[in-house]
Parts: sequence; structure tokens; C-alpha cells
Amino acid sequence: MPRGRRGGRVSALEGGGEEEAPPAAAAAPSALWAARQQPEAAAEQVLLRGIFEIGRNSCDVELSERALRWRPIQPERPAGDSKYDLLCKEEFIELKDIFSVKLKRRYFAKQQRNGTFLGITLFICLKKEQNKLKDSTLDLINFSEDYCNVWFIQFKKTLEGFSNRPKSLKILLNPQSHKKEATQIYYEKVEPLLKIAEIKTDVTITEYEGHALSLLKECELQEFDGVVCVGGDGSASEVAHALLLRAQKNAGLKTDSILTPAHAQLPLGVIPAGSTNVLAHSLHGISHVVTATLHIIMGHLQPVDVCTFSTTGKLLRFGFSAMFGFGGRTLALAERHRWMSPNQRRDFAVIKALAHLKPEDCEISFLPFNSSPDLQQREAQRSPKSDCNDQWQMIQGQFLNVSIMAIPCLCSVAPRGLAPNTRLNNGSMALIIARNTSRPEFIKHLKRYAGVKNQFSFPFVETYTVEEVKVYPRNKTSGHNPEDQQHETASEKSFPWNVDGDLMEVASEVHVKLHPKLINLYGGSMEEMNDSKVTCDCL
Ligand SMILES: Nc1ncnc2c1ncn2[C@@H]1O[C@H](COP(=O)(O)OP(=O)(O)OP(=O)(O)O)[C@@H](O)[C@H]1O
Repeated sequence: MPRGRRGGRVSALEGGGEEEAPPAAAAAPSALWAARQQPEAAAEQVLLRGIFEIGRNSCDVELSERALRWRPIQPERPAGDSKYDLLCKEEFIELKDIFSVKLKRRYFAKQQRNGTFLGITLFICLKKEQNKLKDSTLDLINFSEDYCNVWFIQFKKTLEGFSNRPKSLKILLNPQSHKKEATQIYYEKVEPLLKIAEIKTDVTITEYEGHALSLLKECELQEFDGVVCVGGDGSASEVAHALLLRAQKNAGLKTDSILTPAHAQLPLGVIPAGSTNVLAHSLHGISHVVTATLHIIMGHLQPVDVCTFSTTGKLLRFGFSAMFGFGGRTLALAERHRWMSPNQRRDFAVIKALAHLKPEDCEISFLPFNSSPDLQQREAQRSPKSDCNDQWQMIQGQFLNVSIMAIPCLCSVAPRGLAPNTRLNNGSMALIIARNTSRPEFIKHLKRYAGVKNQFSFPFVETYTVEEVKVYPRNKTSGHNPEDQQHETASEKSFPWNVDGDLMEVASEVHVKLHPKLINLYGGSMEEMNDSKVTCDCL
């Protein structure tokens, strides 16, 4: 992919009026587009060849099946002049990085029609550092409208060939996410890019908790190529759950107890706009609105593993990660203080849960991940006939926290993830257990997440790679704090679970089972993170 400056003019184009000089190509030094691996030019069929002004240089331009190449036209110089060779260096973009093409006209103030024809603008997705994507533009200037039309039609044809790119999307926007900025994020950053890419949208602004779920149960989705959620983890996981419930119904499967669920039919896009954006961060390697939007526009799909959470044989929900013990109790405390700002209530809940740190008496059984490459063999092992009870392992004791994660769970306080050894679709989950220990030792373990290594090098922490887990809390002890006791009376027999940032109160055992690649999410494959460190303010 090309490297270059961001075309801030995307929004300028939306506003209409006179267009500015092209910032990407015109201002670009030749190195901008060139420092990449050239697609093999010789083997490709040339579709069009012509002359355009690019970046204030008159250029020989060649469009082939995979790339657009250009070279400045220079007066003849003596052979072997190295300065001349440098100036004439060929540059290129790959066609797969183009997401839209428009005819370019200049309009004067208040002029609505018949602007002066200038040429063609290509809208390009650039790959920047640390998994970031940015939009940019490249102008091909030629005042002949007839001539440009031939090229424009060819570019359009190329774009139509990218069949995995969505043409129509259902958008679900939670206006209450984080500091209520999801609406602004969508209309200022996401919608302008979707418009440029000519993607049709149907937006629903959710009005209450569970609105997305009830809407997706009923609504017609045939005309859409994907569903996009603008919000935090709670919203994204609610939409994923809804899409998977829908898939079970469409496949004629019962939704109360599911052994082998059907795959979600539509891909899900996640635009991060919540207080925690673990899913978006894990998907894109970065919590960045434009990156998330461009992955959707480019139709980049990632199959992602999903868990079913069940109790007493009944499905509770589909999800990607869960925490029990400290993680569940912290969320329960934060939810009780919703009137505080998101950051305040998160810090308050962490500090309060640490102050009243207590272990949960549990029995945990798990089925270790069988990494045999032979999938059929694995499936056979999982079938009820060849009951694999002998493979189940059991641990019991006093646990401060139990994390079960099918995705790496990257977030601002854990840049490598809460489960750094898990991938989005490696067919396994991380089971991370913190046994009872002193408060300072537990805090040391939590703080280690902010670094890049040795998160689990503590004698009280155990990690397992698993396919299934059953957590049986053995008794319910009262909190030492009067406020805790008061709330525990209300939910007397239940234990708080944090499932994808949503509070789930469950009275008995919870069975978590991994289902490989059950849903497609819009996102790219991640590069290794830098060795960055962050500090958590509240600890
Ligand atoms: N209009 C609304 N009013 C109140 N709650 C809503 C509304 N729309 C959606 N919700 C619910 O809000 C819950 C949390 O939303 P979301 O995850 O988007 O934001 P958040 O809490 O700021 O982020 P996070 O879950 O990442 O911490 C979701 O479970 C969703 O069902």
C-alpha cells in the first residue's frame, strides 16, 4: 500500500465549493508513493496509457490490471545523468487500495452546476504506522472531459470487481455510549467516508438498552451487505449476539440450547465510540475511527471465534470474553454508579473492588485446547459418542479473578491485551486464573498488564489454552461492606459476570464453549504492537 499524507480534503469535497490543490499527490515528494513493493509490471496487461498532470508534473500514466503507474515527462538529457534518473523515478499505487473515483470540477462561490472540468480524483486507503489506515486522494489532471471519461469508466469497472466491498449497510448507533459522542463521531468522521465510497446506509439511533437486539430480531436485512455498530463493547457485543441468534433461527436451530451454532450471515463492523473499545482495538490493533471505517469500506473481513455462555443447559448469550470474581465485581460496582463519568466510575469501581478484595470459592473444569491440525479428528473427539470426559481437567480453590477470553482483548490499559497469547481466530480461548494472594501482589499483577511482558509470571497466576470451561461457584459469602451487603440481598443468589463489558448476574455454574470463526468482522490482520507501555491512573 502507498505511504503518504492524509487527504484532509475528504471533508472539503463534501462541503462542495471550490476545490483546493491536491494535497496528497501535488504536495507529495516522489518517495511518497514509491517505497513499496512494485506489483510485477511486465506480466500485466496495460489497459490504458495517457498523459495527466500529477503533483504539478506532466506525467506518462499507465493503468494496468493491478496498478496505476506514472513517471514525470522530462526533456531529454545525456544518458547516465543520475539526477535525471531520480526525477523520472516511476511511482505507482495498487488498484486494490482505491476505494472511490470521482470526476473533479472547480466550482466558484455559490456556483452549483457546470463547474470547470479538471480531471479525475482517486480516493485511496493508505496504511500508516501501528495498524492505522488513513484516507488520501490522488488527482489526475486533464481538462478533456471526454478523455477523462474513458479512464473514469475503467476505474469504475475495476472498483465494481471488488465484490467483497459492501454497497449497503445497516448502521446501529448508541447515542449514550461513553460521553455521548457516538452521533458526532458517526456524522463527522464515518458518514463522509461512506458517502465518498457510495455506500448506502440505513441508520437507527438506539433508544434503550436491548433496542439493537429487538430490532435485529425482526427487521429485514436482505438488502444489506453488513451491519455496523457505532458504540462501545456493550453495544458491539449486543449486535454480535443478535446477528448470531438470527443465524440460529434462520438455520432452524433452537436458540435456548445450542451445541453447534450456525455462522452469522452478515459481517459486523465496529466503530469504536464507547468507554472501552476492546473488540475494535483487538480487531484493528488500534482504537481508531477512520481505520475501522476504512476496513469496512475496503471489505476487509476477519473470521472471529465466538463463545457461547450457558447456564444449566440454557444459552445466556454469545460473546467474546468474560471475567468472573474481581472483573465481574468491578463492573457491578461501576454499573451502580452510572451517574459518574465513565472514567470516574471505572477508577472508582477498581479502587473499591480492590479495597474489598475477596476470593471466590470455585471449582473450574476445562477442556484443554487440542491443537491437532486435523479438524475432523477434533470434531470426532468433541462428539457426544466419543465422550471426552477423560480429557477434562479440574482445579478448585479460592480465586481472585477468572478471565476467559476468545480474543486478545486489547485496550488502553493493556496494549498487548488482557489475553496476549490468544488470536482472533485460533480456535482456542485463554483461561487466566489469579488464585488468592495478598492485595499488593494482586495489584502488581494488574499493573503488569500495562507493560509488554511477564504479565503472568506470578506464582498465584495460572494460564491455560482451552476450548471449553465450566465455572462452579461453591458458595456465596457476603461482602464486608454494608453497601455490598445491601446489593447482595437484591441479587442474593447470583454472581456478577463481566461479559464483553456487560453485567450478567448468574446464580449457578456458567459453561463457556468456543466456536471457531463463527462471525465475520470487518478488520485487517494485525501487525505486532510496538513495545509501548502505559500507566493506569487508578492504580
Ligand atoms: N439510547 C440508549 N439509552 C441507554 N442505553 C442504551 C441506549 N442505546 C443502547 N444502550 C445500551 O447501552 C449499553 C452500553 O453501551 P456501549 O457499550 O455502547 O457504551 P459504553 O458503556 O460507553 O461502552 P463500553 O460498553 O465499551 O464500556 C449497551 O448495552 C446498549 O444496549
